[in-house]
Amino acid sequence: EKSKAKEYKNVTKDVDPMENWVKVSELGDGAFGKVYKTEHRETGQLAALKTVPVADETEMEDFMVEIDILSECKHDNIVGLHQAFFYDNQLWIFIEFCPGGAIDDIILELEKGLTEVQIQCITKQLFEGLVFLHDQRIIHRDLKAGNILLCPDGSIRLGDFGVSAILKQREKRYTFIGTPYWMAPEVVACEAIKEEPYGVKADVWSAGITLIEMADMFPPYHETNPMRVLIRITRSEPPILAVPSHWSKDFNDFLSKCLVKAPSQRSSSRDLLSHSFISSVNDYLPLRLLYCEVRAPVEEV
Ligand SMILES: COc1ccc(Nc2ncnc(-c3cccnc3Nc3cc(NC(=O)c4cccc(C(F)(F)F)c4)ccc3C)n2)cc1
Repeated sequence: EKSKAKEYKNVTKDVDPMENWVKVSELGDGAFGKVYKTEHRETGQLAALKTVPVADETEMEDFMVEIDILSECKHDNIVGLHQAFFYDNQLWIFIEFCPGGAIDDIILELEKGLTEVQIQCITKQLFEGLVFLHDQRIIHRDLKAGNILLCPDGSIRLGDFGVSAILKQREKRYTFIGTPYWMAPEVVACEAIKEEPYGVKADVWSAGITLIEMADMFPPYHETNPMRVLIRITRSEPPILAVPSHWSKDFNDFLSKCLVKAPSQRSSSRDLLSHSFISSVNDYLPLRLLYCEVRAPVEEV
């Protein structure tokens, strides 16, 4: 007979997670639940904690996808899963804490875009992480500066902090694809080529948009309402930097290879790893300085 309690290999069951952890502060609040900064009672280790109410087995299956991805993706540039618990009908996910916070918050706090060397250092690590995910046929699907965290040593971690799940739900509504009968040919085309790993290439486009976001503070069409953005993305020529002449030929060239509308013509994440814009990066000092710049105000007492 069907085994009642399915065994989830990466999840600890029936142990109170807060036995060994104490909540320090709140990091975010989304529809799925809150995210806390927590500290381990003995080791002092810091972790970000997300608790997700799980109604039933099917929901558990959905959330297990995230746990399985995080358990399999041990990489310097992907957020590290510390531990996952199932307790009191909730999933508790502890992620290694990155003190620098997200790149979009850093840009807002500094009230300026990043410099080209800072963007080069982030892009190199972002594409290292992407190649790792893509080699495992994992598509991120929500690449943006808000999903990249900065660490004190100048390293970055790619994550999916869908904390603003409310926003995600709203975005989902705007991006809701109509019923098939009324679908436009190109949308059907997108839906049709399921077998070709086209999804993987979608991350390369989003990465290009993320580079523009880091340089110009906002993605292209940011002043347009979400409904109309979909039409503009499909109808317009690939976007470019607000002032291309402010940036190197290499940066503009790298972007032109990410922002190709036809997925089949677009470079893969692995191709772009050897592009001169990032192959010349060999240390993350510019990002260690960025970390100090953004954390300095707090230290100044
Ligand atoms: C506001 O200031 C700060 C300061 C520091 C931090 N640092 C930090 N460090 C680590 N995680 C977080 C975090 C913030 C908000 C929401 N979730 C966070 N981490 C987290 C991520 C996940 N999942 C993923 O990142 C994830 C899910 C699916 C796929 C993937 C990927 F494809 F990238 F591997 C990644 C699950 C649970 C948690 C607690 N935040 C954040 C904000």
